[in-house]
Amino acid sequence: MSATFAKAGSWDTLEPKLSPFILETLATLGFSEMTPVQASAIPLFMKNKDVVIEAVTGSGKTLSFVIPIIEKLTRKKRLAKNEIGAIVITPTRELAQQISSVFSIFLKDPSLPKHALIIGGTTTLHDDIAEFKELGPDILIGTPGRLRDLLIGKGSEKSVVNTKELEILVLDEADRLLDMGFSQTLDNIITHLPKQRRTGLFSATMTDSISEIVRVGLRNPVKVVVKVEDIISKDEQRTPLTLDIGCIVCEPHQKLAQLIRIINREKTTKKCIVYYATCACVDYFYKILTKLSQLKGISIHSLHGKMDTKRRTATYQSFINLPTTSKALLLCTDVAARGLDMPDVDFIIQMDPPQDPKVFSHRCGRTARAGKKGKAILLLVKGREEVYVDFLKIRKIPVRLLSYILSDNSNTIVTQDTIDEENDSLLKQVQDIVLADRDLHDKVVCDKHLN
Ligand SMILES: Nc1ncnc2c1ncn2[C@@H]1O[C@H](COP(=O)(O)OP(=O)(O)OP(=O)(O)O)[C@@H](O)[C@H]1O
Repeated sequence: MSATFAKAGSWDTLEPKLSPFILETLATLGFSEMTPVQASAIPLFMKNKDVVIEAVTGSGKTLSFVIPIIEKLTRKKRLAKNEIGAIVITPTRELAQQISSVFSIFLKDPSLPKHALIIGGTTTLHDDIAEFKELGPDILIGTPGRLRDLLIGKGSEKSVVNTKELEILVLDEADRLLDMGFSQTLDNIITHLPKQRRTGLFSATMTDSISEIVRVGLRNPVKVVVKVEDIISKDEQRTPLTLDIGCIVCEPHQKLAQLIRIINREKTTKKCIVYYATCACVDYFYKILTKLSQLKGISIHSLHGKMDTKRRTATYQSFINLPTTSKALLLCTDVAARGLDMPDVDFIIQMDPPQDPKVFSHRCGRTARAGKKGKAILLLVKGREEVYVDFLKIRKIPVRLLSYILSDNSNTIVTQDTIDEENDSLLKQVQDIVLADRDLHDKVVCDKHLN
């Protein structure tokens, strides 16, 4: 995959200058230049401005706050063991884990600030407090509920965290945090923190819903919108230029056949993410797809919010750590739509349009990251296609309506008859799988894709 990342100057042009250990780490990562969002956000943060940053998926927002946090805390006097200097809040555990691993790359030397992951799930609040006391982290990265409990205390568990030296608060995927109903929890956290701090909100899709958090949590923020412009049409767009988005229109009962066709015909595809609307759909289709002869040899994984945390982490880790040579599918809900930076994902399939239109660009944005190429396909039910495509275009998301000749590397024209034949044989297999599995048989879910 070729990378055509927009570059915005070398790191050593930043003022104030970055510490040598940060520059060395960036060089080790092979990041010779900043991305536009990094070139805009880092100096603002370093000059003590509050920021609201909106930039397309995969444009490098994470380092736009990770670097200023590390830089600021390294320059500061050493914090006491119970004091913290920065907090990063994310809507999901996976995203918090990912951000924590980015901090780990920079903070290897024991003399540097320490960071801790506060996400609950596998640990109790009591465990987190004990770990905090032992490690004395300077940076906390976590999800809202457990972070609030650790910072403020809950029931008989009293907080041991001193926030008076806090320098930076970051809300990553800020609009999602609010959409998920964390507004009260965030208010509790914000009012508990010192006013003399810098706050940054980051997302690829800012909405009006963030205005309340801006009002209570930020002071004269600088808003930065990093735009992407198509070089040929000069049109502004809200998705990466390297992302090719298509849409296939079919009957509900043809969706499964379409999915198999896309997966099998896209010979170059390595890792593909398939989005479903509900956790039940993911479970159901995981059972079906893992047994279909057409997908033999493809490593299939599933991820959704109703899985227990251990399984969720294990699935996620095994998907991202797969060797680049394997072809793999991740079936998931929107729990994996935002922020996750999964290497080598080059194809996204959306079995249904998301309920929240903003999610569309986040789902697609799991591919075509950092200037690499990627494809995304949405399956739409006949009759709604034009409205939906117009709707995306209004939101500056360029979509092509694809015909059945879809991505056919062998250049064979796929006709309606071929589709019907493939579909019949598939449905027969699905019926057999369902009949042989009592569990599946009892669950008449997701049948809109099958009947
Ligand atoms: N300056 C750089 N040069 C090259 N690659 C970079 C640079 N900065 C970040 N990257 C890489 O780009 C990818 C996307 O970065 P990141 O995850 O921060 O995107 P994002 O803007 O937060 O996306 P999303 O909106 O989906 O959360 C990562 O793999 C990251 O390592």
